[in-house]
Amino acid sequence: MFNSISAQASKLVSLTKSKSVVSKTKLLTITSGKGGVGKSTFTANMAYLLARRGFKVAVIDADIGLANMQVLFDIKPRYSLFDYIEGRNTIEEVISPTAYENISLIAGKSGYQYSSLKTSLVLTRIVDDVKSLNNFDYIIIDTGAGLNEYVQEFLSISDNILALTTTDPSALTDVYALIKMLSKDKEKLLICFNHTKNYNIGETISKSLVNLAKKNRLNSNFMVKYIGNVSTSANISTTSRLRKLFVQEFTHDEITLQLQKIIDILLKEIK
Ligand SMILES: Nc1ncnc2c1ncn2[C@@H]1O[C@H](COP(=O)(O)OP(=O)(O)OP(=O)(O)O)[C@@H](O)[C@H]1O
Repeated sequence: MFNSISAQASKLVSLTKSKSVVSKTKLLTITSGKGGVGKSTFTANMAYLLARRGFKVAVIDADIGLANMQVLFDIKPRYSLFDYIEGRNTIEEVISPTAYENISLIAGKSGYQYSSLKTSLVLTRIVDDVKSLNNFDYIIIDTGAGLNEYVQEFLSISDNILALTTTDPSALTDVYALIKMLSKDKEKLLICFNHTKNYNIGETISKSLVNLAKKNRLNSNFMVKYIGNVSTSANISTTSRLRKLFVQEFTHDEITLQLQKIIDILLKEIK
């Protein structure tokens, strides 16, 4: 089994090397250091708001081994990302439509063991292939938590990286580790706070992170840009439990307006 996966991986890697993709599709990678900060919920709701603005969005659930995007979109996809990786299905086949207009999902698979593909560029290849279809305005990648090699591979191919964090000290420590890593070869990190009690706290903490980076003499050309804050709301988890999207159910809620503001900034920032 692993041998055949490796063979498939090598084939994909060699294809990757020979390909240069020209596409209208822009890539946004959403990451967090710590798990459970609300990344998947945020991604699904952002995808919905972008789609409502007329953009065609493909969401890739890259939370290896812990796929929950299909639950948020309330679909049972026939195929997952791994059916493509393992060569059983084409890229078109693993892109599942959702009940939401303009949103497609490349689903993950819970419990998937990914160790045999560790050092390959298979993930890069998947993104390139979705771009090549030229069907989407945006690909949004929901990475898993942490900074493992899969997350690093997605970060390495994206110039638009958004870190979602809470104000929890361990989440902030992880975000700082991300800043340190990205400052070596990226230009910018967008940062957004979730689950906050005080709407202004995100901006204040972002400034502290930037000051810490200066103090530690991280690359001065690297920019950390604060793009907004999403407050805590009990209705977010309630709607997720009901497998509905908050922003669709609560169109005029303060949280939806906060997310709309974030989209306004994102659209200007994404290259
Ligand atoms: N702003 C918010 N206010 C209240 N609850 C929230 C908020 N954002 C997310 N949640 C809830 O927090 C929980 C974790 O969210 P989610 O699963 O999206 O996190 P995650 O970062 O993707 O987790 P993982 O790292 O495990 O994939 C869910 O119950 C979700 O409904």
